Amino acid sequence: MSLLAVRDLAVARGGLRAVEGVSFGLDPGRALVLRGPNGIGKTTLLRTLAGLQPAVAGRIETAPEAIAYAGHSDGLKPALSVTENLRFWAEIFGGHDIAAALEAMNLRELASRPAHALSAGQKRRLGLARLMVTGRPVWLLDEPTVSLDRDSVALFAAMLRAHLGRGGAAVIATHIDLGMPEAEIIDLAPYRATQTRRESRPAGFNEAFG
Ligand SMILES: Nc1ncnc2c1ncn2[C@@H]1O[C@H](COP(=O)(O)OP(=O)(O)OP(=O)(O)O)[C@@H](O)[C@H]1O
Repeated sequence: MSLLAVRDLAVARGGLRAVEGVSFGLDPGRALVLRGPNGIGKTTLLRTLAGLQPAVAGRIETAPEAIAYAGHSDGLKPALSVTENLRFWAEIFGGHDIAAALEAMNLRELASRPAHALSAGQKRRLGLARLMVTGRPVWLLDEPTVSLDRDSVALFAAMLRAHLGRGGAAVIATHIDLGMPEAEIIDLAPYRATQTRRESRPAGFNEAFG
């Protein structure tokens, strides 16, 4: 059974359709890489899948509380240490062990450092380690390797493979090769919306991006 199924989906940003007619299914153990030129709508599609904004057409089927989203901002609490950040998220998502997450992204030596005193790549490693403590099966990742050095990209790829090996799944927007030939690739360019009409926004919808 698919962990995530998308049927004929259309998404919009700034009131304009970005892509439309997107369909795919994501089974346990599978990774899907979103490709396409800047501005095609990869971030918008991921945010829609994450439930952060409504779809303008089509259907998204997934189990409640299946999704963990890692966007451009790492969502860290700057005054809390690396360990405290992970504990905070573990508590929110139901108490998953943080030791494996510290290990996976090589954060042990930084465990007591406040998040505000981490470098950009270290912050990104912590933001990615957070995914592990959510215990959620579907990871939605927007440019996860930004700021990561080569070793950290390899750590991230290993963490992702382990997640898939446990029956998880992932949708990843990335311009780089993650060295995962087993991942399926969808190029969004052919799905660029042809209609340029302005989509109405639901009442109370906040266009601000996090
Ligand atoms: N703040 C904004 N208000 C209105 N439209 C925006 C805003 N930010 C981006 N857009 C437009 O929304 C469309 C989709 O952008 P999106 O960020 O989803 O693309 P992307 O494929 O993730 O791009 P990139 O590869 O550059 O990260 C683009 O045409 C973009 O110009």
